[in-house]
Amino acid sequence: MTTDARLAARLADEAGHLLLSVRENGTDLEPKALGKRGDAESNALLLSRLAAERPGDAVLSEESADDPARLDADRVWIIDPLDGTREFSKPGRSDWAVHVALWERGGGITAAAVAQPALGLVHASDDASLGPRHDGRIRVLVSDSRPPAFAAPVAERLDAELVPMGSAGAKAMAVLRGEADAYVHAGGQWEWDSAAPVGVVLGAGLHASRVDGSPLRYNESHPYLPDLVISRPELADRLLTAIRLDAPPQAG
Ligand SMILES: Nc1ncnc2c1ncn2[C@@H]1O[C@H](COP(=O)(O)O)[C@@H](OP(=O)(O)O)[C@H]1O
Ligand SMILES: [Mg+2]
Repeated sequence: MTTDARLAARLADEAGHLLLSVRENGTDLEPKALGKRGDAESNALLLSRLAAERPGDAVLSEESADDPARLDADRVWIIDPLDGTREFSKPGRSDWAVHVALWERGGGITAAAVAQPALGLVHASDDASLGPRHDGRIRVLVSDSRPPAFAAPVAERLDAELVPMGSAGAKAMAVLRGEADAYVHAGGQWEWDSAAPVGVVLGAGLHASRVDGSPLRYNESHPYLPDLVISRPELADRLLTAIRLDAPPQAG
C-alpha cells in the first residue's frame, strides 16, 4: 500500500493540477467566483480520493462541514484544498497552495504534503530537507493582508527584513527552501492553514511552534489555531525571545 506521506503528496499534486486548469479556464470569472470554484473543485477531488484510498479515516476540511466523528477517530486528514484563495484569484500570483496532512492519535501530524502548483513544486514530510540559506539580512515572512502587530518591533530587534507573502503553505515552504529564515503569524488562523506546512517543516528538522514556544496541537474540538512560528532551527530561540519581549503572547 502507498504510504500516507506518498498519498498526501500525490493528492496535493493532483488537486494542484486541477486548480491550474480551473484558473486557466476561469479567466472570465470575477476573482471571488474564481476562488470559490477553486475551493469547491479541489475539495471535491480530495474528498473523493481520500474516501477511495483511506475509507476508514475521518477528514477535517476548510471547505466541508465539521463532522464531530473526527474527535473519536484515530486518523484524521486535515486538508486545506486551496490555501491563499485571495492570491489564487489574482493573475500571475504563485503564492497559493494545496495542503494535505494526516493527524494520528498519539502521534500528531504524521504525514503531510504542500503543493505549490504555480511553481510546479510538491514538498512532503518524507522527502523534504532544509535548503541552503539565502544571502543577506534575516528575512521574516508575514501575511500579505494580516501581518501580526508585533512583526515590526520584532524585525527591528533582529535587524530583519519583513517580507509579505500570501498563503501559509507558500510562506512555510519558502522557509524550507531557504528563501527566507522564518514565518510568523498571529491574530487568527485555523488548523487546516498550518497542519500540512507544519508536518512538512518538522519532517525536515525546522522549528515549528505557537508564538509562546508551546507545541501546535491538532484535531482539537474547536479547530482554531491562531498563531505560529516556523523558522530555521538556528534562529528559533532568538526569534521566540524577540516575540516574547515585544509582544508577550496570549496562548489560547
Ligand atoms: N486573522 C485571521 N483569521 C482567520 N484566518 C486567517 C487570519 N489570517 C490569515 N488567515 C488564513 O490563513 C491563511 C494564510 O493567510 P495569509 O495569506 O494572509 O498569510 C489563509 O487561508 P485561506 O486562503 O485558506 O483562507 C487565511 O484565510
Ligand atoms: Mg488556508
